[in-house]
Amino acid sequence: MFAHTLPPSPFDHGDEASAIPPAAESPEAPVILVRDLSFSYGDSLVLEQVNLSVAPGEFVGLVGPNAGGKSTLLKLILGLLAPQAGQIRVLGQPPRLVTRRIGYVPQFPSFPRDFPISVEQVVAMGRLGIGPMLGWQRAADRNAARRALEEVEALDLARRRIGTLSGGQLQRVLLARALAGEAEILILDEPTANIDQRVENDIFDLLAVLNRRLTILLVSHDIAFISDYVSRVACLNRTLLYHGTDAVNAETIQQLYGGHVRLVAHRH
Ligand SMILES: Nc1ncnc2c1ncn2[C@@H]1O[C@H](COP(=O)(O)OP(=O)(O)OP(=O)(O)O)[C@@H](O)[C@H]1O
Repeated sequence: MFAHTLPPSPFDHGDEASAIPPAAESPEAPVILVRDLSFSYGDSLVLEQVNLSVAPGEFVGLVGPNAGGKSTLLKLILGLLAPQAGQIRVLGQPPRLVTRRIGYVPQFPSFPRDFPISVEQVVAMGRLGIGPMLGWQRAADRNAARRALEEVEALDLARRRIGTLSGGQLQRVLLARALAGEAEILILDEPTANIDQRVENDIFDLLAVLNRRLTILLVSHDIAFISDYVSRVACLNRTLLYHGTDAVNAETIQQLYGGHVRLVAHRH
């Protein structure tokens, strides 16, 4: 695959020499493996000794207080940042070698909303770097974009200008962009932060369907809501405080948020 031919990055030296063997991919091997990971911005330690393993087919919800390091952990798993200590493997490889196989839905769209571009073109951006660079609007890319839009039930939006979409429609389109490549994993950062609850339910119903073929790691601020959908919740506040398979309990919340948040029953 194209991505495997990239030259080594200067960031990868520590990681390449890691203790984790270059795992042969087996159906049971962890899709995401984070081991003893620490990360600082300058003097500010944001992640400390984080360990996390995500198995194929899981839907893991990552929750935690503001500034707890959730987005930073995602960026490390995506290969956008390099670990200063510890290791990360995605599909058995250092993250930068498998970027094509990770679909990412960022917290905020990474393009201006008034950019004069159609939905179909935005989704086709998810194909950039795939295959020979013969122009970014090849028929194969257009077809993949349309298939992805169909999968998120948004094909009717294909010709709309991106700036005319509602928050929920935009999230579907960003999801389609993440799917348009060769995604085997979906990583989402607060995908429903700015949309109303009915639409939020629709997006999560869609994620539940996508989870039949994709492993999902999703950051959320709303433990109660996501606990109806995810197979597991991981709580991050600089270090991972909890990553069990049981329901999150009041003690976990107390530990995580210092008692400022209650776990409440969530009604749809
Ligand atoms: N590029 C950066 N340079 C310096 N500090 C940063 C940078 N990005 C994030 N930080 C800091 O790192 C800490 C963790 O930020 P991060 O965005 O990972 O947390 P988060 O859990 O995603 O927060 P939120 O829930 O508010 O989005 C914060 O204190 C933040 O200010």
